[in-house]
Amino acid sequence: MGLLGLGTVGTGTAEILLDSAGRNPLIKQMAIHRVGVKSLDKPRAVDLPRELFTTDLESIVTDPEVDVVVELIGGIEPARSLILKAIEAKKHIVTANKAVIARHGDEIYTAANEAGVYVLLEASVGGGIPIIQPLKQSLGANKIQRVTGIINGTTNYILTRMQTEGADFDEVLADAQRLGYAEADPTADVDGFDAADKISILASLAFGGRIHYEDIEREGIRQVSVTDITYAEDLGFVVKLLAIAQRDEHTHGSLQVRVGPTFVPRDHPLASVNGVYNAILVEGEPLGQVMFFGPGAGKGATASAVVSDLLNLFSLLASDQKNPLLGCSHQHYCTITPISELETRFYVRFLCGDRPGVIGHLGTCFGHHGVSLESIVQIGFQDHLAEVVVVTHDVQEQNFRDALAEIQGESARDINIASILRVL
Ligand SMILES: NC(=O)C1=CN([C@@H]2O[C@H](COP(=O)(O)OP(=O)(O)OC[C@H]3O[C@@H](n4cnc5c(N)ncnc54)[C@H](OP(=O)(O)O)[C@@H]3O)[C@@H](O)[C@H]2O)C=CC1
Ligand SMILES: N[C@@H](CC=O)C(=O)O
Ligand code: NA
Repeated sequence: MGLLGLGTVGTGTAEILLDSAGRNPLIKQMAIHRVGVKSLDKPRAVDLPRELFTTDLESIVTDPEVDVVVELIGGIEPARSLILKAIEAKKHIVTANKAVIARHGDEIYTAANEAGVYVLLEASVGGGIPIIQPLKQSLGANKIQRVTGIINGTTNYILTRMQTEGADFDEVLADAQRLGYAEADPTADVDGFDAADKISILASLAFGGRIHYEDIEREGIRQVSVTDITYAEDLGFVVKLLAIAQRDEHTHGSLQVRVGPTFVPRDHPLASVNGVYNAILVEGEPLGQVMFFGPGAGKGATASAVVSDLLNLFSLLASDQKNPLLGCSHQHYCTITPISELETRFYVRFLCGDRPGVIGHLGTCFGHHGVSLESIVQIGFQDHLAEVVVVTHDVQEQNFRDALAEIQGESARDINIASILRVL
């Protein structure tokens, strides 16, 4: 096999392959033939012969001795081009790269199907948690209704610490970077891109069609404040960055796919998933609910998922067989419901001038747009402004936004919206 990348996950993968005793016997047969890296001078934590190393990754993906290419360099380029070149040379692919699959899955899987090779990606979502193989195989009898995940460990760590310590976002982000959970550029995690990549992969598997990445409604956690987390607790919720893909109940065949900070009821199974852990709740018929929980990242955990794909491939190669369940047969793109038509509950916090009739004005405007309220409470004061918190029933996003526009209309210049979050 050819290994592209010997960083965190590449090192974990090599460590498992070099220490096969006590693991599945097939692992003994997996030899690392070449290793592609950026720098030949870097000290390496695994003991691999120096002559295996090269910076010429193209020579690995076209090497006739290599039958499986394990792509662990990450990012879009050169990962995309190397994967396509490897497929063209009839190599099977194992990858942990959710970004390249979410954004270029169409051309990669089309090429793989034409070449008759597999592209396996268990490590790309939920790290070590088995979720790709269950969706492809074990849950195949079910009509999946909804997949709800906490699938970004960095943001879950940040939100958990904001909740338990009352610490501010910037302070916890700096700590997460120091501890190595968050990258130097935390954008992909904090702004929800990583979770959007992952939910697009899960939605595609759960609902049997490709997903246009740009259609996913995405919001990160930068604007989540300790004030909102505290109010969430008072109201019986915790705040989580949820990635959700579900069948739209009102349209046949259309999907809702979104990522955003969400109020989760305290008794919901995902509410107690804390720290860097990930969990994915799958709901289907006839199974009901099943939840997958575990380490969503890290050297050993992610490598465990990479090696599980290698086991699938090597068992097929050893017996010269094919397994249609491992491939991708999607030919069409799913239709995604426009955000304006989504129906969810909302939490909204207003800062208003403390004058008679303010709460009445809020209630009247919501009523004009058919937005039914579960609760409306004046909680306290902030800088002489009254703080009013509203939780709605399920409402159509467009009606909710129209009501907010009316609330902030000409006659109410002293009403500001401090925050808006969805409620599960
Ligand atoms: N880390 C984690 O916990 C998880 C990671 N993943 C995914 O796994 C993949 C790998 O991540 P991770 O191991 O953390 O990444 P690292 O940054 O630790 O390692 C990347 C490796 O790829 C090599 N590399 C990067 N770019 C090039 C290039 N242009 N040419 C040659 N070599 C290159 C680097 O070489 P060199 O060593 O010389 O710098 C390094 O060995 C990513 O897709 C990531 O999203 C998925 C789940 C969890
Ligand atoms: N950055 C990701 C880890 C890899 O998928 C996370 O924080 O979950
Ligand atoms: Na996984």
